[in-house]
Amino acid sequence: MTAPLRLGTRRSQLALTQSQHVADAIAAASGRAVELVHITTEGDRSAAAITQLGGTGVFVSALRDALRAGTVDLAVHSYKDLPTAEEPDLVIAAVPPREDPRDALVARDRLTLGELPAGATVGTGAPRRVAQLRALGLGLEVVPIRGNVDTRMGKVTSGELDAVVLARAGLARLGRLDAVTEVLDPLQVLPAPAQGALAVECRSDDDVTRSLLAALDDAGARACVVAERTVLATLEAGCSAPVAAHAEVGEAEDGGDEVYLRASVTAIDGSDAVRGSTSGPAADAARLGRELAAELLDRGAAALMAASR
Ligand SMILES: NCc1[nH]cc(CCC(=O)O)c1CC(=O)O
Repeated sequence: MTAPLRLGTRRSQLALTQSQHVADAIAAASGRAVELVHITTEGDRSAAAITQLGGTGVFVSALRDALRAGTVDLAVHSYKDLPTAEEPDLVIAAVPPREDPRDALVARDRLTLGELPAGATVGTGAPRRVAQLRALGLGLEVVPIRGNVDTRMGKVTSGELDAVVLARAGLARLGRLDAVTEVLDPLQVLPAPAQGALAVECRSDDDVTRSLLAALDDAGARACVVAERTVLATLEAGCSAPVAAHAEVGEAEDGGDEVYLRASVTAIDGSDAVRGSTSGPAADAARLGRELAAELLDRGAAALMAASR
């Protein structure tokens, strides 16, 4: 009998749900059993703000350590939490089909953003969301929060906050879409690069696991993630920068796959933003990301990011 594949996962409910989803997909595609191995990361242990811990990379490094030590064969990450730097000994062997990447509002009394009164408190810790919410000019008071999805939503139920903004994808995976009062239009609040996508990672030299995972890969989702994350990497911005990017794939006139990419950089006080878009063949996703980032830099993105630090 072949030993089960060991899948390293964080213990949060979201991480466990995502990991079980990938485990089931591997089992369905290959017949290979998969067992979940729980790993505690620094980001789970500390109550400090993520930006103070050195970014969401703190969720990732313990999983990567376990991969390198050989105590697990694969790890499932929320793709948007991965630093853009490549790890030569590790590979993202699969990007499974992506969830809807948009942000979602969970507000009291089922209110939408436009219905929240001036001065209403909206919880979010992500500079990208803070900046874009302020840029709407609605007079909302953005309140920094962190914690898992349940903790954040609990602040609305308890009346501590009027609303929170979360990734719709996390709520979808947890079966909590019922709490969403508005899915935010990307023209107003553009999602984080790779939001809603998973990254399934293994060791580069582990050919057996790589080929099992290849069956889970979604070429369209991968092209979108490459385009969006190349924007982030080219801007030399991390997850704590007010950078947003969103790509979609569709059919081009010649019948091939086309990527349509939008990106923005917003001043943290919401006073200014640069936005742009481009499109081209999915095979050129990285080039599209580089070119759009270069355009944003030409139009002043660096100053906006510097003012946000
Ligand atoms: N930074 C935390 C994080 N990482 C991934 C998700 C949601 C799921 C996803 O985007 O894939 C969340 C929570 C949130 O932003 O609301």
